[in-house]
Amino acid sequence: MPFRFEPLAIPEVILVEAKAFPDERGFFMETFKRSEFMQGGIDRVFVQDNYSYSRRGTVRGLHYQMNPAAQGKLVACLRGEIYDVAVDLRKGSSTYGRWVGVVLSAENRRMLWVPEGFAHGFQALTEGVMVWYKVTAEYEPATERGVRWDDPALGIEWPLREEAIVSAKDAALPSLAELSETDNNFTYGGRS
Ligand SMILES: Cc1cn([C@H]2C[C@H](O)[C@@H](COP(=O)(O)OP(=O)(O)O[C@H]3O[C@H](C)C(=O)[C@H](O)[C@H]3O)O2)c(=O)[nH]c1=O
Repeated sequence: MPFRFEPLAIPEVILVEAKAFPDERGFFMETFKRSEFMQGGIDRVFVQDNYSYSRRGTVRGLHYQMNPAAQGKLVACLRGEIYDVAVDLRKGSSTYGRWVGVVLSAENRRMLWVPEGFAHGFQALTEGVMVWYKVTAEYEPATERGVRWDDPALGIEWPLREEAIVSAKDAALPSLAELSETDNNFTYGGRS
């Protein structure tokens, strides 16, 4: 089994580890295989890949696209280290408003599956972080929404909080409590 799938404290968010094949040249690893991911509970087709580069301290997020353009994301850190966070926004979920965070790095080669219905964000913990992630729906800016990275109601424990570099857009995002009906159409068990 070249992949290991580990549900986190919010079980729909899954840590994915892929088997590496090291040799004298370096290593090779598969990072996605539809048949294996289906067996691991991630029955999704990806339609877009994203790549971002971030200075140490950068926080990107917390972002999501609303239905019908909601995105599931398979996130990998190819250079450096990030603290990757998913927040449950599904109304009616027993874990609504709760978050999970994991360290993804070029060294640990871990990936994180963030399903539709969750906001996603990360903080770069080293200089020059390269993040590559696959998404299950194409970019639809009209459906893009977000929640403040530092919303006290979420209480996300960002490792480099004092050194956060945040875009003006992200700094102006609403808190979870301020999300209106038009900002969040995710429901638990609904089409996510
Ligand atoms: C997301 C996206 C953005 N863009 C354009 C729009 C802006 O002109 C520029 C930067 O976008 P933004 O500031 O939203 O980039 P991030 O802050 O890295 O956004 C991402 O941050 C967190 C980590 C996420 O999970 C989302 O994938 C995404 O929202 O790229 C595109 O052309 N296509 C896209 O799919």
